[in-house]
Amino acid sequence: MAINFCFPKPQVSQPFSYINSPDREEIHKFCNMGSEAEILRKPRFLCLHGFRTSGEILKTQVHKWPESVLQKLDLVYLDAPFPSQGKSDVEGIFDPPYYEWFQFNKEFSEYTNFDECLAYIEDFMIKNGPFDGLLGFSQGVALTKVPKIKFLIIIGGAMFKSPSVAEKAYSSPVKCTSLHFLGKTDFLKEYGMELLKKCVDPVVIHHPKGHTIPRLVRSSPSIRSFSSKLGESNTTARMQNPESISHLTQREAAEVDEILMGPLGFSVDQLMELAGLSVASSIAEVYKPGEYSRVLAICGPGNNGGDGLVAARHLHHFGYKPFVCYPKRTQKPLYNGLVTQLESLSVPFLSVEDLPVDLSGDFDILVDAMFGFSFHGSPRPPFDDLIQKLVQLRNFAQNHPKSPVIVSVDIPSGWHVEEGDVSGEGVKPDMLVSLTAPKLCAKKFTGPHHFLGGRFVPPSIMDKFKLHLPPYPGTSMCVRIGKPPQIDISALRQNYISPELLEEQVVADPIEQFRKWFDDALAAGLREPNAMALSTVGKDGKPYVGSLFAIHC
Ligand SMILES: NC(=O)C1=CN([C@@H]2O[C@H](COP(=O)(O)OP(=O)(O)OC[C@H]3O[C@@H](n4cnc5c(N)ncnc54)[C@H](O)[C@@H]3O)[C@@H](O)[C@H]2O)[C@@H](O)CC1
Ligand SMILES: [K+]
Repeated sequence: MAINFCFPKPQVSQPFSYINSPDREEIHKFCNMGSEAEILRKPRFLCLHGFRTSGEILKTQVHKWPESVLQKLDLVYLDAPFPSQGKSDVEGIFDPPYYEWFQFNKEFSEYTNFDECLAYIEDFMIKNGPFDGLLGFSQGVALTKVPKIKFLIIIGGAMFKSPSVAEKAYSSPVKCTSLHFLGKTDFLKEYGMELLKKCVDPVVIHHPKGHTIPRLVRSSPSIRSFSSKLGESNTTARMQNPESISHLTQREAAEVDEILMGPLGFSVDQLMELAGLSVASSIAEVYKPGEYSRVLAICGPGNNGGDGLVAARHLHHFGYKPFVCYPKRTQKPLYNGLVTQLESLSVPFLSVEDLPVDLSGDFDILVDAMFGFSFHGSPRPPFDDLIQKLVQLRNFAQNHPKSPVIVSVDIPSGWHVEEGDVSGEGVKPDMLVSLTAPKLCAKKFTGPHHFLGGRFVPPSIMDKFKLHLPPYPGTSMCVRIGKPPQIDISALRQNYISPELLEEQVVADPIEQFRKWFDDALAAGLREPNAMALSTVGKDGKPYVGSLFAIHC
C-alpha cells in the first residue's frame, strides 16, 4: 500500500494561519470515511513531525487546535530516528532536541537513510499499533508491513521529487481518505497539488498562510462540521474492527488487579462497587425493567460473586426486582456488608434447593456472577449444577423466545479464561460484561451484547499493558463493544387474536362502541391501547382509514 506521510517544517515566526473558506462538503466527505468499518474507539493517528524538530514540538502546535477536534482523536507523537545533523529553523523558538527522518540534498532529489526511516516507522507502528491514520507533512512513502491506514491528515504535503523514490511511493494510488491542508503561500504548494492527483479521495482545505500548521478557528463552520463528523464516526461505526480491542491473559488480569490494589491505592471494595455498577448499567442499557423485571443473581465465592451482589443492589435501585442465590458465602466484612445491604432492601436470598428446577418461568434475567478470571479446572458443586441449569435454559430458549436472558459478569462461568468454552459445558450468555478489559476468552463470545465496564483504569495501566479500549460515552459506566445486534423485524410481529365481530354485536352509539373496545384493549394488556385505526365509509361507498392516538377519552 502506498501512503503519504508528513514531515512538517513549522514556521512559528509568522502567526498561525486559519482556514477561511474550506468546502464543507469536502470535509463532510472526509469525515465520513471509514464508516464501513466498526470501531468504537477514537481514531488513533501516528503524528510525524517536521524536519529538525521533534514530536514534542509538533504536539505543542497541534494542541492549539480546538478541544472539540482534539478530543475526538487519539494522537501519538514519534521522534524521528536521527538526531539533527545541522541547524534547526526552530532554534530559539522551541527547545531542542531536534530530529530528522532522513537526509536529502539541496534539490530534494537525493535521499539518504530513507529505507531505514521507513523501517523505523513500521517497527514503531507494529509495536505500538494499531494505528488508523497518519498525521504529518507529506513527502510520500510506501509502508508495506503495517495494516491498512484509513485516514491521512497531510499538512503542507508535497510529492517526492526524486524519481526513484516517487516511483516507489506512488506506484499505486493512495486509496484511503486523505485530508490536505494547503497554504496559499507555501513554497511546496505546487508539489502538494501534484500529490493530490495521486490520492483517490482527497479532501482539501486551503488556508491563506504558508508552509505551516494552520491554527483552526473554533467557530469556523468547517471545523464544527469536521469535529462533529469525527464524533459521529466515533460512536457509530468508526475505526476498526473489534479485533483492535485489547484482551488480557489470565496472568495479566491478575497483575492489573494487583497493581490497582497495590501501588495505585484502590481498595477491593471500591473496584467491586464500580464493577457491580457497570454490570447493572449494562443490563439497564439493553433490558428495561418494564419488560425484564425479575432478576436472579447467582453469586460465586470470589470477587466475581461480589460484583454480582453489588449489581443486584444497584438493579434494585434501578427498579428491577432482584433475587440472590449465594451458596458459598465468604465470611469477610466486605461480603457480609454486601449481604446486609441487600437484606435491608428486602432482596430475597434463595438457596440452591429453593430454586425452581426450571428457571425459565420465574425470572427474566439471570446474572451469572459465579466465576471470573481466577477460575481453574472444572466447576465444583454446587456450581456445576447451577451452570448446568443455565446451559439447559439456553437450550430451552432456542424454542422459547420469551425465556430469560443470561448476563455473564467478566467471564461466562465454566469457560477457560483464555481459551473460552473448551468443555462445551459453560454458560452461553446473551450479554457479557467484561470488566477493566476483556479477557482472551471474550474473543469467543458470539452473543448479541458485549459491554465493557470498570471505568477506573488509569493511564499508567493503559500504557503498561498497551490497552486499546473504547472510550466511555459521557458519564456512562459502560460501553458497548462491537456492533449492536440487527433487529429482526419478523420478531417484532405480534399476533392479535379476538373473537369474531358480528353485526348484531355492534353498539349503536359509536362512542359507546369505542369505549367498549378501548376497555377490551386495556384488559388485554396491549402495549399502546390508545393507538387505533378509525375507518369510515362515505356516501360513495369508499372506505377511509386513518391511524390515530387517543389523548383524551
Ligand atoms: N480489576 C480487577 O481485577 C477487578 C476484578 N473484579 C472481579 O474479580 C474477579 C476475579 O475475582 P477473584 O480473583 O476473586 O476470582 P473469581 O471470582 O474468579 O473466583 C475465585 C473463587 O472461585 C473459586 N474457584 C476457582 N476455580 C473453581 C472451580 N473450578 N470450582 C469451584 N470453585 C472455584 C476459588 O477457590 C475462589 O474462591 C473478576 O473476574 C471480576 O469479576 C471486580 O470486582 C473489580 C475489578
Ligand atoms: K461470571
